Amino acid sequence: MSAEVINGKDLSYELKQEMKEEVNVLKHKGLTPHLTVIIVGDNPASKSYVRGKQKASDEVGISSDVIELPASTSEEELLQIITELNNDSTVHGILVQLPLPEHIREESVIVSIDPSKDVDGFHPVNIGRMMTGEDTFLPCTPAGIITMLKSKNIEISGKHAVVLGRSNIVGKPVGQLLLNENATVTYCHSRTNDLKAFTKQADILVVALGIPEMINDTHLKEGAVVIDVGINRLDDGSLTGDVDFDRAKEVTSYITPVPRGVGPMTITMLLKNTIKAARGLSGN
Ligand SMILES: NC(=O)C1=CN([C@@H]2O[C@H](COP(=O)(O)OP(=O)(O)OC[C@H]3O[C@@H](n4cnc5c(N)ncnc54)[C@H](OP(=O)(O)O)[C@@H]3O)[C@@H](O)[C@H]2O)C=CC1
Ligand SMILES: Nc1nc(=O)c2c([nH]1)NC[C@@H]1CN(c3ccc(C(=O)N[C@@H](CCC(=O)O)C(=O)O)cc3)C=[N+]21
Repeated sequence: MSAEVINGKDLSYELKQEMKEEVNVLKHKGLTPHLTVIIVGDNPASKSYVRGKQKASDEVGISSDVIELPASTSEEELLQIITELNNDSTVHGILVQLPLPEHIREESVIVSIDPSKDVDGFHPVNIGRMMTGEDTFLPCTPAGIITMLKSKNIEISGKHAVVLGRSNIVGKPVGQLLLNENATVTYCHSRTNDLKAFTKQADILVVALGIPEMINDTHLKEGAVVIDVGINRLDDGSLTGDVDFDRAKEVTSYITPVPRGVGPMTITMLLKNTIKAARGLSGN
């Protein structure tokens, strides 16, 4: 089988063209969507992602700013800044780049963000809404994955979707969104016995482990759809996914590459959420 590659960069480009027009309409009404990103400490990967988010915002006409805080910032100081942004009506979306330094509790920061400005979709209120299938900010990486599947008219309903990984930002919510689309969902994680017994059954396999090229053709059923979420920086500076692309593509029907796969879609969904936040959750 020769696989069709789902290029997230190309799909992002198309979606950004549409969003640019939506933003223009809002601007004519006197409303410029604004995203504020907070970054604590100087993790080079985080800085590079934040630059990517700013560049993409610029491309569609969303205004953005970045608040850079030293790694020594206390949790209290960070919460104070978030409170100010919650109260600032010119700020529509707030994103706190993860991971945070160890002395700051991620959960306290996430719950402090006004759910109506939570463009990451990480606030428990928005997670609850996602679970019940209400309209809300969907977490960006999972929403990007569903958008990629739909862009190729890949059937989700009735399919067996196997998710490798159960983090709060990727694994758990992508399984929930696949369930909302009527897939039968299995989660695997580090305590799963006999991983291959599950991956072999997958019609749709989402891999979010953080282990370079752990999954290959021997894990897959012929014709499977493989979504590689992993972003692993190798010693030579190159990026690779959690899937051995060259081997896997010999058996898959569709596969996403790394780079230019899920990563760009994550950013594009953030832009979508920011426009939604500017309009107000109920939409107008
Ligand atoms: N493309 C994008 O936009 C994004 C990419 N990423 C990338 O996706 C990957 C996953 O990210 P994230 O979810 O945050 O990572 P986490 O480290 O939070 O979660 C990894 C998951 O993989 C599971 N796992 C680890 N080792 C094994 C194993 N040997 N067998 C089975 N399961 C295992 C863990 O299980 P357990 O729960 O038991 O520990 C955990 O659930 C990373 O490479 C990250 O960089 C992340 C966010 C966005
Ligand atoms: N609050 C928060 N929200 C996030 O959404 C968030 C986060 N914290 N912390 C880190 C992860 C990771 N993440 C990525 C975004 C874009 C690419 C991306 O664009 N990747 C490009 C390559 C970029 C490069 O070359 O470095 C690609 O795959 O083609 C990757 C990863 C968002 N995350």
